Amino acid sequence: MSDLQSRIDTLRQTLNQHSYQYYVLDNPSIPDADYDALYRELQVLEQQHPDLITADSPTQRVGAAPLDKFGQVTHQIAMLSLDNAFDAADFQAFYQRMADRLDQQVEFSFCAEPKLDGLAVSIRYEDGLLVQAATRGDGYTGEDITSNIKTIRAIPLKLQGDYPPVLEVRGEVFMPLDGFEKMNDKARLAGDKVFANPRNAAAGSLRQLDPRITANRPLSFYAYAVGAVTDPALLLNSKSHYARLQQLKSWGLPVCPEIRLVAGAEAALAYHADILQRRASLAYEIDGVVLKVDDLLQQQNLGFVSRAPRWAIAFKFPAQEKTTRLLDVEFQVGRTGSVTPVARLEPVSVGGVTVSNATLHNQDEINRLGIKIGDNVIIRRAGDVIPQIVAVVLAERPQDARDIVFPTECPVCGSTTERVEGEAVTRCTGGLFCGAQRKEALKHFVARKAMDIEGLGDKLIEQLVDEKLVQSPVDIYRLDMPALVGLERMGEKSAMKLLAAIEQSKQSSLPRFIYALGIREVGEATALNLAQHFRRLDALRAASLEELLAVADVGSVVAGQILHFLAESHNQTVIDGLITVGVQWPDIAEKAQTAQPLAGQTLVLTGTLIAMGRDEAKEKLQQLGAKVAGSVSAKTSAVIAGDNAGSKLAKAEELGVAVWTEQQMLDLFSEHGLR
Ligand SMILES: NC(=O)c1ccc[n+]([C@@H]2O[C@H](COP(=O)([O-])OP(=O)(O)OC[C@H]3O[C@@H](n4cnc5c(N)ncnc54)[C@H](O)[C@@H]3O)[C@@H](O)[C@H]2O)c1
Ligand SMILES: [Zn+2]
Repeated sequence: MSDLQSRIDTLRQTLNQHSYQYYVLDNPSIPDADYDALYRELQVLEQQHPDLITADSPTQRVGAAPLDKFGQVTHQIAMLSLDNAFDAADFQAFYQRMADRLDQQVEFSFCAEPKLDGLAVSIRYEDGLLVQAATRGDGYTGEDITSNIKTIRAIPLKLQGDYPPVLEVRGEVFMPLDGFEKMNDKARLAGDKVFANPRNAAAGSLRQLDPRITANRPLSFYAYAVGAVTDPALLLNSKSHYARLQQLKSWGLPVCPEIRLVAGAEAALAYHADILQRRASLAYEIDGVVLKVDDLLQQQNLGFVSRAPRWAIAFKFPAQEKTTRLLDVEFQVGRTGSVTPVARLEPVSVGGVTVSNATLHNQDEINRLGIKIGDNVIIRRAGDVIPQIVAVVLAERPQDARDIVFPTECPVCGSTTERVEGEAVTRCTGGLFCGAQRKEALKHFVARKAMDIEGLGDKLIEQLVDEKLVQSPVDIYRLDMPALVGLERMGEKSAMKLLAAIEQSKQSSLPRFIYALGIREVGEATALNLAQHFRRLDALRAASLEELLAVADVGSVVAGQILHFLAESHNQTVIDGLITVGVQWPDIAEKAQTAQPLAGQTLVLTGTLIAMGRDEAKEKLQQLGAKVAGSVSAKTSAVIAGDNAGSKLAKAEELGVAVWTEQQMLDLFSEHGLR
């Protein structure tokens, strides 16, 4: 066998294998761009040696035979594929071929349509009712997917208006991008199959034996052609493909709103450029535009080759999926301490942009992909979404591929990293100390419900950290006039005010202080419980797991976070530092623990309080054992109504819930030494 014949054989075999993966299993093993390149190579070889073309060559056929598990539908009119153009020259050649063939120098008008990336279906209406739907299959026989198609809301079960007795509509079933992302996110969490791209998701969702599965998938549909029709005269007297689509629309079928009628090659190229530029802002994925000669008579005269019409071309966009190699994995620490694996890739151009990094999300994603360093991977970059690794080409795994190992220490601050049971993320436990988390931790530290430093807003924190004036919360208490007035937009007066606020914040409370530390899982309520239980910070710092578990509302996750936090010596240094600079709080009286006159009661604060802010009132009510809720229900024990109380008060009266005045609340506080 000649080298040429053997290359052709190899190409056909490879292409058939990939087609099977793609069309039958909805699970491609290589990116479309790679497939297209092999296909192109075969096409060129066959063009140069037409004697070697065989009827079963992938270049002569459409799709793949239908799966046996579905009923079969014979298409009355074949459902063909489209020839491709990859650049303007390809398109010009297509244009010229048509002009030559028709031997006329007229300008062609095109119906210009986005090339939706989904799968083609044919839907048959009889007397206006949807009676059958099929996939393209091999172009002649498709799979019966009638029940599945009926679950797609965009597809009318009944036509409107003056429709013909029999009408076959052709169009694309696709999965809009937001639905696709949401579905994959959900699948990732549940450990279910994640689809590589919206096309596979659409095909995999539609080709289900159980239509209830299809019904739960976010599928949509646009019509773009007419198949068999009983009374073609009803399809307008017009001889325009574009006009036909308008007519389909009038019968209630959805047609893509981006479709335009354009005159001449130049306008067709401009349409391609325009849609390409807006590709990322469309709600669905497209892989090019389809340019169809609009005049139906010209279409008829041009006719078909074996697998595609001569009068249409798919002018493809740059591919959004490519193969490349995973060179290494680095770990980035986010503002909340999450440690994210970032893939370093051999740079590759995807959709016109060079991609050298992609996110790997977390350990679960790495397990799911079964990915190793050194692997050949398929990456996808669609729109503005960060590049993703969608699959590993296992067949090409090198001998020396290495496992990806999560660091046990934070790459930024060296603190231990930890993956909480049941959570996907691995986190740095450095908290206040970790440079990556510094700004967020400081914003939390100064917040109203924490140390409550007025005038120290997010912008100022960022400025202070960027200027290296503040690294840890302790540094806040070391700020002075010279440092502050040196800052942009900071006058002497506001600097003085800020210093006063910082000074004032030193008089804190133990619950606030514990909350301010920003221990994961320790919110306001938990901080309060901890403070009341241990009463002294030292006791909390020395607490064992058992002692922590004895605190109300503290389970093993929370206890674990507290122990982790306290086990880091630099967190201890921060706490000591804060005490050294003078942060303090009154002792929590023993009776606060015993005297809980409001235990078991749920209270709701409403209206404006005069004597104190709502947060302070809430904190005190909680100290007395109450739960403070945000809305009134039959379970509410009492509503405390300040000035101008509105709907909550009305609701309380309606439900017969007790109403207290602010003064009654203040009296209660005084009685228990809280004022
Ligand atoms: N990755 C792989 O392993 C693999 C294997 C086989 C095929 N493929 C890919 O499949 C494609 C070739 O397959 P093909 O023959 O199914 O079709 P095609 O995608 O090249 O073109 C025809 C199809 O385009 C679709 N289409 C979208 N919008 C349309 C519109 N407005 N008007 C008409 N048709 C529209 C229809 O589904 C139609 O069947 C290539 O892109 C190839 O890369 C990939
Ligand atoms: Zn860290």
